[in-house]
Amino acid sequence: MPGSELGQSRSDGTRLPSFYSPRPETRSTSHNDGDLDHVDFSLSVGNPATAATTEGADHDDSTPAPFAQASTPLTQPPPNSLLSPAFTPPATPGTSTPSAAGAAAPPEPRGIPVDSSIPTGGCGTKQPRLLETLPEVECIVRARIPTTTGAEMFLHLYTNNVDNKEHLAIVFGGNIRSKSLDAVREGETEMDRLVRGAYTGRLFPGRTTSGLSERAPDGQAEAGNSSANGPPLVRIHSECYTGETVWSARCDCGEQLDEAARLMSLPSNKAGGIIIYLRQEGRGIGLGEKLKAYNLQDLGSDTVEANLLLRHPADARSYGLATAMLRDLGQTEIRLLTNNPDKIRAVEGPHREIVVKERVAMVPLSWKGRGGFRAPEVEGYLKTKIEKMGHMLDMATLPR
Ligand SMILES: Nc1nc2c(ncn2[C@@H]2O[C@H](COP(=O)(O)OP(=O)(O)OP(=O)(O)O)[C@@H](O)[C@H]2O)c(=O)[nH]1
Repeated sequence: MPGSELGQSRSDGTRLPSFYSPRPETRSTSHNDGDLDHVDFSLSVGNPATAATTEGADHDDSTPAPFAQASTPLTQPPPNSLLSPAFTPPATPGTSTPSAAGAAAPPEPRGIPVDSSIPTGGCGTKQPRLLETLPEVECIVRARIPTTTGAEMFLHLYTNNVDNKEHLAIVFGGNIRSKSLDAVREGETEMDRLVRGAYTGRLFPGRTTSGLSERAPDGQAEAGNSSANGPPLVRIHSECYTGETVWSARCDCGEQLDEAARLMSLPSNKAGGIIIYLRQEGRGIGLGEKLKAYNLQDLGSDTVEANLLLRHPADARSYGLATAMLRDLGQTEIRLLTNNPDKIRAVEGPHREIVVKERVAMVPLSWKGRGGFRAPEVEGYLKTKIEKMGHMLDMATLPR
């Protein structure tokens, strides 16, 4: 973005002392921090009324995935005693990281056009109860996270005015910026901006200003906005300690997180990607209550019945924070990775502040013969989602 600089640069070529902190002058909302993508992929065309059916194979599955594969080696295998010998996940959910490498012929997500403004638009007819106004959110810090397979993402940590949890946005691609992070704060120095991540391009030893004028020593160019690439791929993910950290085969949450990151890291995904990671563990009932629900499930209840027996709603989540975070990240149109019709309507917000242009189905990897894992628990979990929660997945495609 020519001419837009967050900080002051020195035209005389002299280096400033490392803690010299001139006042930032203006605010920028675009940059490029190392574009991972090389191949264009744009919105599919089609009629949501005919296209938005249950999907068993929305992705092109002809080529093996470079991420979350059955063959993915675990660097630190969990102790055997923690894992069921019958249902050990071949790739432990949450331990993989997105791959930019080996993506020569990756399976690309095939989106299904949706339109929540019409009954046949592919997101059901249920109207979620939404607050009239969106919550206020602020990104307080952002940091670059290089991942073990080479893909890079920027982790954005948010605060808000409705709860005291630290919700996160995991941003792939260099063209998505947080307005609240970039906004100049009263009295802050350039070093303050660098430390809280409000800089363009990359940090490097000796960097003193946050603006576009600086270049990394390797000569990497700073690039501008590329909204021309279309809506980014977005996943709204709810925290799941069991599925993401302790290898649970009761749900596919860890696999979904890995798969979302993999899709967003594909070189063809020029529009970038955002995983909104909401701290609403156990569909909003918290970890302790979810563990009680698991015991009830072992006693014979399904996942919905277990929640109801504990006097919780089947799904206690809300998505206003996700809508507000996406707005803060400059988005008005997205492609949403989900099977959950309620999520589509809910994330659009009370006044359709965000419009979901496409839904990209999340088909379990094992259903597509691409690794993943199988267990009676996760199959029961998915069956209940389909039968009781209207999830748009076709159980008939589950391999026997
Ligand atoms: N209460 C309860 N929560 C569960 C159970 N299994 C997983 N979860 C929680 O469900 C949430 C996962 O939901 P998401 O991955 O957002 O999926 P979804 O909204 O159902 O639909 P998709 O977007 O299609 O994946 C996480 O918060 C998990 O902790 C369960 O048996 N009971």
